[in-house]
Amino acid sequence: MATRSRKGKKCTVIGGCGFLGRYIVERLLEEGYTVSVFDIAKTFEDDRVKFFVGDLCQEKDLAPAISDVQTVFHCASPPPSSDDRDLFYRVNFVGTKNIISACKKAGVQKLVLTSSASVVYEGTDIKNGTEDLPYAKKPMDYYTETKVLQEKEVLAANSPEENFFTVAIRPHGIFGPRDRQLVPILVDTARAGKTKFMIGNGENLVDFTYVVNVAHGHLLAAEHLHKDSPVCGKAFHITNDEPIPFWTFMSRILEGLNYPSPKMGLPYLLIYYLAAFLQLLCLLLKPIKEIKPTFTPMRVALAGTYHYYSCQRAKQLMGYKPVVPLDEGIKLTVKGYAHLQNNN
Ligand SMILES: NC(=O)C1=CN([C@@H]2O[C@H](COP(=O)(O)OP(=O)(O)OC[C@H]3O[C@@H](n4cnc5c(N)ncnc54)[C@H](OP(=O)(O)O)[C@@H]3O)[C@@H](O)[C@H]2O)C=CC1
Ligand SMILES: CC(C)CCC[C@@H](C)[C@H]1CC[C@H]2C3=C(CC[C@]12C)[C@@]1(C)CCC(=O)[C@@H](C)[C@@H]1CC3
Repeated sequence: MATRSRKGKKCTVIGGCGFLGRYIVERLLEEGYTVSVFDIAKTFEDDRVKFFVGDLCQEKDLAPAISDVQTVFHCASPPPSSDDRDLFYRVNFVGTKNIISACKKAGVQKLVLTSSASVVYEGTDIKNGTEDLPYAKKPMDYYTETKVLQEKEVLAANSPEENFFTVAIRPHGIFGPRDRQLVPILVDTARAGKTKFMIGNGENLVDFTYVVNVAHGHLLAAEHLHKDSPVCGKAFHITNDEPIPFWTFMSRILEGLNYPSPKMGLPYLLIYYLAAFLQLLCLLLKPIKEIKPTFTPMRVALAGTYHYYSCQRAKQLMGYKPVVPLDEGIKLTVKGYAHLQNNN
């Protein structure tokens, strides 16, 4: 009993130096867990945390970091803005299979994967989508394609007979202080004068999820992951449960940082096909010059379509509810990015 209870509060966060991962670490520490972090780079100091620096593409690197722990959280991924297909495949698919194998060898009982709500998204409207929607047959980008592969592997690995339980958390549009994708890219886009217009009519509702709520959902999943639990082997949307028009959210952030927000809309399909043409042009020019377009077809689709998800399953089976309301999350985020404020 002592061994199990001692191991019971020990966990490792793979990708724990990243945006979401560090919030999961902080939440675990608040809840009294003994926390280790495995990441390809150490980006912060905390005497309470044991750090292991390594590459999850090398299974041998993982073993020391997950020895004698009960729960592993896997939230590592290359950034979606990367266009390195091989990297996505190696980290998100092969790397995840390494983690499953290493966990089973080490006797880890619980694996909580950070998946993505985009695994069911194909660029068309999704309104209050449930987890029963089929996986995207034509994922819009390679990041999403490898997130689908990753989630399938983790959920299929759920094995009560081996005392190994898995679950996938599907967040959408995570935002908050220390984010490295959403706000920094939005500010760069504004500074380049590319936010004068919105894409579409500005009415499309989207889920943006404050990062502390996503971390909370991960811990709830871990706590409900045990033999005979209905949580095992399932995916769960974790959102703020407050879908908001995409451009209303963007405008709240922009205006909060003293940037002008878009007032006029451009036809969605026109911008989408223009983005698709630009993507093809950049592909053709790549041998000569690498150009990374701001408005990729995926980003245009995200900006111009409805895509929000039901988290009813998480509410019913895990007792989930957001701990930080959307409005408060936006205020905290704007405050956390004062250094990116427009001073012109
Ligand atoms: N941000 C969002 O809106 C959403 C994110 N997600 C998912 O949430 C998870 C976390 O995302 P987020 O926090 O934004 O991402 P971050 O890039 O901030 O964090 C990912 C972490 O994983 C690390 N990592 C990458 N490759 C490896 C590797 N081979 N071995 C070990 N560590 C590695 C990264 O290191 P380094 O930075 O050095 O590469 C980074 O520290 C991801 O799985 C993502 O797919 C899902 C839905 C929405
Ligand atoms: C068009 C805008 C002016 C561009 C600035 C904002 C974008 C950088 C973000 C808006 C929606 C965000 C988003 C993601 C990344 C950053 C944005 C495109 C994800 C693709 C991150 C990874 C995921 O798993 C998806 C669910 C996210 C969807 C929303």
